Amino acid sequence: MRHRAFSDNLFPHTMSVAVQNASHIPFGFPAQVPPRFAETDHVQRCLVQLRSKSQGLEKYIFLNGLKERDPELFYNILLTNMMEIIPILYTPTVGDACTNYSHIWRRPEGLYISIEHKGRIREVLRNWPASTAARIAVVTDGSRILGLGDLGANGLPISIGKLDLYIAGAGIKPSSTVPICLDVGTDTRKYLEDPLYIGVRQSRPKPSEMDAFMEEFMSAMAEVFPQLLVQFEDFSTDNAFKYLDLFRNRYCCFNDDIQGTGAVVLSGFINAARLASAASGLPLTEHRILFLGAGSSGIGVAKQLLSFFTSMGMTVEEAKNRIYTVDSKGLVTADREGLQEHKKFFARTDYQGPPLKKLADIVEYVRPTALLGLSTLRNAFTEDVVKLMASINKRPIIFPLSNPVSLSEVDFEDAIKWTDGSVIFASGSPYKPVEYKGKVYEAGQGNNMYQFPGIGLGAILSRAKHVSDAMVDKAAIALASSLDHEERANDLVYPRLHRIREISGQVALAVIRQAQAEGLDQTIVYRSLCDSDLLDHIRAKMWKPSNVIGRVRL
Ligand SMILES: NC(=O)C1=CN([C@@H]2O[C@H](COP(=O)(O)OP(=O)(O)OC[C@H]3O[C@@H](n4cnc5c(N)ncnc54)[C@H](OP(=O)(O)O)[C@@H]3O)[C@@H](O)[C@H]2O)C=CC1
Ligand SMILES: CC(=O)C(=O)O
Ligand SMILES: [Mg+2]
Repeated sequence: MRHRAFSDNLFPHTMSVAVQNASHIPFGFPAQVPPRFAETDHVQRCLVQLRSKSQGLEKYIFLNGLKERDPELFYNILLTNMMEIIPILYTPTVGDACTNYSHIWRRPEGLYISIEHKGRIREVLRNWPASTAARIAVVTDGSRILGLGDLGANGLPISIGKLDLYIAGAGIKPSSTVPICLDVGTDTRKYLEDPLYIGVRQSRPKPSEMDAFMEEFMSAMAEVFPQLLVQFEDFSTDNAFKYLDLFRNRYCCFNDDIQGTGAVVLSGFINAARLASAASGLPLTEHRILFLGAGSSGIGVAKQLLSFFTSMGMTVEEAKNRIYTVDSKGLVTADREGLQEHKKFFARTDYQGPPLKKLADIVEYVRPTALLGLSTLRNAFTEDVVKLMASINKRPIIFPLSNPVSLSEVDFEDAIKWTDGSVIFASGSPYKPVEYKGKVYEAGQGNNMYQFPGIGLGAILSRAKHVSDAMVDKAAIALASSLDHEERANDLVYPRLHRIREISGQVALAVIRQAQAEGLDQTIVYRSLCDSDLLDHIRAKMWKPSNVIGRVRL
């Protein structure tokens, strides 16, 4: 009965078996590959097919089909062509896949837990095959997908994309990943009115109903998936903070937008500050950091910076004093009426004038050394703002971190031009290199994809009971320290993407060591290993697709 009722939730995105699609072949007749197929390069063929598509969304659909037909070939191609493929499976193209998901949907590829399942969530989860193998779930409720707003049940591709990065970037075994979208409704009228919309056709529940749903969901997850780490992804601000606080000490979980982003931006900031200091002599602790955006990611990053500054010997007050936040109403000040809870800690108490609303005026007042954008506001870092930053700083740190690229606060080429090449730049979504006055500049990608795979791998291997703040702190420091000689010589603030597995290994090592220091680890045997042996062990644990060159699955 249970299986009949929920059988359409059963298909994991990574476990589809490649089956011959023999519409012209009589049933039961063994399909044949063409005679000389084995002499040709099938990987190359797939890449040619991929590259023949002009639109990102077509490429996404093609890769999705390839994953269904032959997962090993898909992951092989992903691992060997990360720079080309990650921007399709992840930001920016995954944003298009999400906004259009109801229209491009082809097959079940994740788990939908609907508000209509309330009271029987356990039963739905139990339908997932091999639940004891599950190690990592990325869970979204679709309420704030990238900077694209409330996409409801269309949010599933973000969970799938993040898990593909776990697989490619940290060697997590595909069969141990669980992409989940909580289908609790949407407040986006366009979707509610779309006849093809795949989610429940209702507005989002009131907070008390959502809280009860989340309680049941998390308790069912812990029961059905006894060894699972849960990554909360793209929940709207209030719920992102609320559910992290509510569950972090009860289950093994973390919030990627708050903690993963906090860690990745801290790491990039440490390396950027080193470059800025080489030009100006400014000590790390003298920076003034201005955030455009005071939501889950903005405040998450601010907290991570505060934690770092205090670890450098500053008091909490001194550290807080280096940080300024700006929201849609302007500079966030403590005297503002009705200020949301998550904004209070960093609200300024030292500004007494009339409300400061224009970013240029705020930059003039704060004179920041670093300007970070987590606002979803396209082109918010205007020419006058960027030029002002360059007039204040020899090497201004400017990180437009909003995703996808269509929401970036400033394009790379403009930032280079307006600062005459002095900018230290990292963006949430990738930018191509820019040539300016005969020199080629490379953009860093300040995206939590550099952290969550390693944090997850470390937590999974150590069988951590919880993900502590200190584990996230250590992950950020490990990433900051991971630049190699060539990357440093080229003034990069993040390592190159093709090294992501190596980086994730180092991040995982740092996470495991911190879990051990706090007694949160449950893989006691790791304690006796020295760092290099543990790193070798971590690398050996990474899943790799088999070599599929010249082979086809039937
Ligand atoms: N690079 C990375 O790794 C990551 C990037 N992000 C990106 O960051 C962006 C924000 O995410 P998140 O923090 O979760 O979103 P939120 O919705 O929680 O926060 C957005 C913030 O931006 C502010 N804002 C919106 N419009 C304006 C405006 N016109 N002027 C000034 N401030 C404005 C909002 O103000 P108010 O509070 O007044 O509404 C809010 O404080 C997204 O694009 C997301 O993709 C997120 C996580 C990771
Ligand atoms: C990168 C990411 O997590 C976001 O933009 O929400
Ligand atoms: Mg996110």
